[in-house]
Amino acid sequence: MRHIIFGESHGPVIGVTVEGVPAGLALDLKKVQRELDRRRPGQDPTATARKESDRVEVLSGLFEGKTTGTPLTMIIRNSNQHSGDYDALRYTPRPSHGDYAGFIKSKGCQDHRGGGHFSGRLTAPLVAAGAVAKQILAQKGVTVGAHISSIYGICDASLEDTAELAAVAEKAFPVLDDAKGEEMRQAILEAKEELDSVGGAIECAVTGLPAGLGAPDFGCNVEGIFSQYLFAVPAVKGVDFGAGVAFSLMRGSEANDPFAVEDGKVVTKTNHAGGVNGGITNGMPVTFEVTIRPTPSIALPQESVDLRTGEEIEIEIKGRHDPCIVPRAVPVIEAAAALAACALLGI
Ligand SMILES: Cc1cc2nc3c(=O)[nH]c(=O)nc-3n(C[C@H](O)[C@H](O)[C@H](O)COP(=O)(O)O)c2cc1C
Ligand SMILES: C=C(O[C@@H]1CC(C(=O)O)=C[C@@H](OP(=O)(O)O)[C@H]1O)C(=O)O
Repeated sequence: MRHIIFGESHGPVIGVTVEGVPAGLALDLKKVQRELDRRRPGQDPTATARKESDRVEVLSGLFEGKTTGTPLTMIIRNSNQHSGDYDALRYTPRPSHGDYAGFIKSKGCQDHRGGGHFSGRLTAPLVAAGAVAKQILAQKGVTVGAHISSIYGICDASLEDTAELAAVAEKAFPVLDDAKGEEMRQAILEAKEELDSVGGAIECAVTGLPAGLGAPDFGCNVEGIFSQYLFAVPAVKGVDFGAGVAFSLMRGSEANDPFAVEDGKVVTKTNHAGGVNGGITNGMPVTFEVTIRPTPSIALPQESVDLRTGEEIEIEIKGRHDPCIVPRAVPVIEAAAALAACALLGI
């Protein structure tokens, strides 16, 4: 499948066209909507106050409840734009958002309102596409789940069993340990109070992928394929598989995953490799952690440049922003992973 995301945060609609969806899938739109509801803005003081209903509408590729195999287009209408918040920022880019890079790339013709096509809002259609991918994967016994693994240094409980992630998906604040989740929420609210933002990390697991998918080579390896989808999510600044950066502190005797046989199947007793050896799946869950940067739009004064005059100036960003992106990004990371898993399966 290939997908193309279109629209701008303050334009009339945002949406996605997914090409190559297998024909005959009885698409459950309630499940698509449920995924969108998990990501929807305006639901908690730890998130942006922009209120959107994020109702999915299918324009093509679905007939009598089943996919036709032709391009599937889904849209979401924008309704709660405060475009005036961005007037003063048109020629004075926000540090670390896509404003300056987008200005250059679009030759000054970009839609600057709300970050335009660079807005985190464009992850809503990604979630819709991912929800379709999840339904295809479910038929093959493949599941995708994630949780907030840390926010500003406050860590969730470690994931012992990937089956725990199904319950996490039902939570408003998707952590394994709710007490830790409350500490994280307080850290977000504290940063918000101080006109600042915080980042963190999300751990994701894809279970049920058979051993033998992928290849060691450029363009075909499992880590590379997942990373390409994950780095397309705005604010993702790192992806590491299995034990990831912790490998640098281990000896081989600790890092290696011993083989064993369970119910006649070769498994590993630990999964430090994150389900991938030699760029190929080994049949264990593919696990990875994604690092999410602190939200670039903070209310504290910041240094910028007036692109018309070349003068250095101080800016103050108005408007409604996520003081932390991590909680709302959990279903987004799952969606990106589901699309990557489909690519790996040749769907
Ligand atoms: C779900 C989600 C919500 C986001 N919310 C905001 C926000 O409210 N304010 C903001 O400045 N950036 C937000 N971002 C991040 C920006 O979109 C992102 O940092 C920007 O496009 C630049 O991309 P980069 O960080 O990958 O370089 C959000 C991202 C996601 C995934
Ligand atoms: C609307 C969403 O998030 C937006 C992501 C975002 C950004 O710069 O990425 C900036 C804000 O946009 P606005 O200023 O229009 O409120 C967030 O609210 C959403 O995720 O649905």
